[in-house]
Amino acid sequence: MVGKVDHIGIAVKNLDEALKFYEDILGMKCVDKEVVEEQKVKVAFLPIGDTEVELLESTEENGPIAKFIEKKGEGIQHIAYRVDDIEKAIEELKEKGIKMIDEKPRYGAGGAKIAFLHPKSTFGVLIELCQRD
Ligand SMILES: C[C@@H](C(=O)O)C(=O)SCCNC(=O)CCNC(=O)[C@H](O)C(C)(C)COP(=O)(O)OP(=O)(O)OC[C@H]1O[C@@H](n2cnc3c(N)ncnc32)[C@H](O)[C@@H]1OP(=O)(O)O
Ligand SMILES: [Co+2]
Repeated sequence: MVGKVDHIGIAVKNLDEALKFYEDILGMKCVDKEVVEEQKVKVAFLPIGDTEVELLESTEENGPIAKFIEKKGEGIQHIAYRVDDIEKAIEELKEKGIKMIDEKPRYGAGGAKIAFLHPKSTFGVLIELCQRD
């Protein structure tokens, strides 16, 4: 059902401060920055090998990233797997009794179609499905 790791989502308090570490110290390069209103986040993408790191800063106090940092601190918040047909993947997962946070695809950064699986159904990892055409 899933292919490669599309990206690894990392929650940070301050995107620009985090970017200094990833770019100036680790030598990675930010290729894209975007505000995704629906998710209440500002994101930056840094490709690494065949995948990418997605740094996420919350734009609102009640957003998922703000809540995550409040409860768990900064760190890995989700892992995103690439799928070819997200609607089909969602249907299959639902049929198999997996709890979906999103039962319909939502807008993801860069125009991707995304949907999250609930961590209670995935052995504790917030999983994002991601389709890019
Ligand atoms: C821009 C886009 C893109 O790539 O294009 C993105 O990535 S947007 C990325 C940001 N957007 C999202 O994350 C959207 C999907 N996320 C959500 O809907 C939410 O954050 C939930 C995952 C449902 C958690 O919601 P909330 O914090 O209100 O619930 P909660 O604290 O009661 O959490 C319920 C249980 O899930 C656990 N839990 C919460 N967040 C977790 C996470 N990131 N990874 C693993 N477990 C997690 C909690 O510890 C708790 O377990 P216990 O009950 O055992 O304590
Ligand atoms: Co993501």
